[in-house]
Amino acid sequence: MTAASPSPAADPRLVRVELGNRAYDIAIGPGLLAGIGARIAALRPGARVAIVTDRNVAQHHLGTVEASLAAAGITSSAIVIEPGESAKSYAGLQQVTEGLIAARIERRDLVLALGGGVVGDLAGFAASVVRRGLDFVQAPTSLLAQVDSSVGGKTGINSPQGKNLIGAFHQPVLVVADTGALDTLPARELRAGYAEVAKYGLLGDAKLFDWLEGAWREIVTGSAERVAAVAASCTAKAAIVARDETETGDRALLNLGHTFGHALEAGAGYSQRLLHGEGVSIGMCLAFAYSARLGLCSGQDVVRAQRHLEAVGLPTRISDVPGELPDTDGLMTLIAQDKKVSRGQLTFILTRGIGEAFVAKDVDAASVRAFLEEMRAA
Ligand SMILES: NC(=O)c1ccc[n+]([C@@H]2O[C@H](COP(=O)([O-])OP(=O)(O)OC[C@H]3O[C@@H](n4cnc5c(N)ncnc54)[C@H](O)[C@@H]3O)[C@@H](O)[C@H]2O)c1
Ligand SMILES: O=C(O)C(=O)C[C@@H](O)[C@H](O)[C@H](O)COP(=O)(O)O
Ligand SMILES: [Zn+2]
Repeated sequence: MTAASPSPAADPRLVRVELGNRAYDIAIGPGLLAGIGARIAALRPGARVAIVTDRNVAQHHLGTVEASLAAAGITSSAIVIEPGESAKSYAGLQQVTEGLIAARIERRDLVLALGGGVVGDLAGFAASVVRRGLDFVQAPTSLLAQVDSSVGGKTGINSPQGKNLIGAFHQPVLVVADTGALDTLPARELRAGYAEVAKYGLLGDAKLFDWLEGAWREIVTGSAERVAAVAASCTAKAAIVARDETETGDRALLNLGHTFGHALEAGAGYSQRLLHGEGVSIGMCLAFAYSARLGLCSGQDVVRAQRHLEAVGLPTRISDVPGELPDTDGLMTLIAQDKKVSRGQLTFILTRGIGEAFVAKDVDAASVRAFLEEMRAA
């Protein structure tokens, strides 16, 4: 990875998501939002653009995007939602869908999701249903969105009964990841996004994980390593999505840490108490520890994964979540709603070590319950 680290250059890195006639590019590099208008004009001449963003992102980046669209001769309008996970709700969906309809966005126009994973998931889902399907562009502005949520077409909102339970697969037609936009992202959000970067190493690429152990500071503080980490993450995700777009098999590997993490997020009320990436960090540590419990993975790898995430400043234990959580049965009820459940049986992403995750079906719920009960006290 060290040799592959690029220096920030005017030319963006390009990663292609190979999905036949729905293939698209991910452009990665600093300063790309200033040129997004020209890219969209070239992709879809004559289209109008409805920008969906949140109040925080609007404050820092909406002006740049509006100016770029105007300079390219594109008419745009903006729908600004409240920041935070609670916007991925029925009410948030109503605000965006009604906003798109009121703006008379037509089928040949475009929705532009400018923001983190919340904006991307919500705007993408709204695009998938308004007028039975509008195309959309992802302009991810958080680290998490640049390395994960803007790619692969999972869109949706949360239910009180579980995370992302209402949604659709709807691929973007273009992703523009301006790594310079991350300079305005709060440090806690950067760290949370980093959990999904570490995920790619932990699930399938031990060499990437080795590199991350040395390079994480530069990735978090922002330098050439950051562009390299975004590109490596998108390359890893694009390959998995291309071979299993709708998660009938391998794509579930991207869910490492998420069965536990999503239950904790829902248990914390989708609030600032636990960000998605933080839940994933705790969930990945639990998935490694549970794998070791089953004799699948060495204790050394459990410690190595946990130490790395702790070094970055991420939570790694259930007890790191501030405030009350549901009891163990309550968490098991949330886990039972996981989308990977099949014929009532739990599916977990377990591991044989760093970079060796696999999909485990028919996991014994009683053993997970006993493990969780113990981990709550750890
Ligand atoms: N669809 C997928 O494949 C996928 C993958 C991973 C995560 N997700 C979802 O993504 C969501 C989490 O995304 P997130 O971590 O980006 O959270 P987020 O969208 O809430 O953004 C994090 C915070 O940072 C702010 N922000 C974003 N970009 C900023 C910038 N450049 N400058 C200043 N502030 C900025 C936002 O306003 C928000 O307050 C969760 O809902 C998760 O379920 C989806
Ligand atoms: O793209 C995927 O596939 C993922 O699982 C990526 C995850 O990081 C992401 O959080 C995703 O939204 C989780 O999907 P879900 O199907 O478990 O809701
Ligand atoms: Zn995730």
